[in-house]
Amino acid sequence: MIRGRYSLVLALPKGRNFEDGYSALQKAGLELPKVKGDRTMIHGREGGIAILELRNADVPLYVDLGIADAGVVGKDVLLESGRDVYEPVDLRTGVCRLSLIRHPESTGPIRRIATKYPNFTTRVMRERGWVADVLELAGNVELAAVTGLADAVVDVVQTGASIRAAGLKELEVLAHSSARLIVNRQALKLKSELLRPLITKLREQV
Ligand SMILES: Nc1ncnc2c1ncn2[C@@H]1O[C@H](COP(=O)(O)OP(=O)(O)OP(=O)(O)O)[C@@H](O)[C@H]1O
Ligand SMILES: O=P(O)(O)OC[C@H]1O[C@H](OP(=O)(O)OP(=O)(O)O)[C@H](O)[C@@H]1O
Repeated sequence: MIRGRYSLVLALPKGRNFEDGYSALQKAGLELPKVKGDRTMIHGREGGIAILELRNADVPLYVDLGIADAGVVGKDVLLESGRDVYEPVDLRTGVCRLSLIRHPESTGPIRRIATKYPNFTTRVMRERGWVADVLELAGNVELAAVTGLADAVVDVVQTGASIRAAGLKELEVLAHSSARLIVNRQALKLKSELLRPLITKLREQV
């Protein structure tokens, strides 16, 4: 149990959003612990700020359940998680979009969609009244459209280089994404003297 042992617990995702998230929080005045590239799971000394380094998809859960007081995560991951966390700052880094993508030769009805974002995709389809099976993949999603595993895929696009390289076409942008600061609603009240100024500073910075 880590409750009560740190002044603030932050959830940061490994990978793309880590560095930008870490520097934004540091620039906003937080005294962040150094994150060593070893097997340490909780970075930081007791009484100070702790950083939990997590897989992207796990960040909303840790914040929603209050194990972490706040965190940084992409809007795409938040949309998929469906977690009800307070999302006060758009950090404007990690900008990308979630798009519907097809092979140009695949022209029939879309009956199967492959994606790493099954909840988001199912929700969009329901809103539009489309009927299709959603296949959840763990990665390399473009391959599903190239091989014919699915009639279309929903995937992250930034420059478009990956879909161009795979010979695919971006049919439609379904959602825009960027990194967000997320905050546990109870922590916002209990640690308002730390979290309110953090939110204000981060808003000024972007
Ligand atoms: N090409 C990209 N350009 C910019 N941002 C991106 C790009 N791809 C993904 N992102 C954003 O960065 C986040 C993290 O992506 P990253 O590739 O580091 O993680 P991942 O490998 O998908 O997740 P994990 O390994 O934690 O399961 C995504 O959720 C999205 O918000
Ligand atoms: O439009 P682009 O600029 O090409 O970016 C989009 C690509 O970036 C991400 O993949 P990543 O590089 O993280 O590899 P991954 O498939 O291992 O997630 C994403 O899954 C796309 O494939």
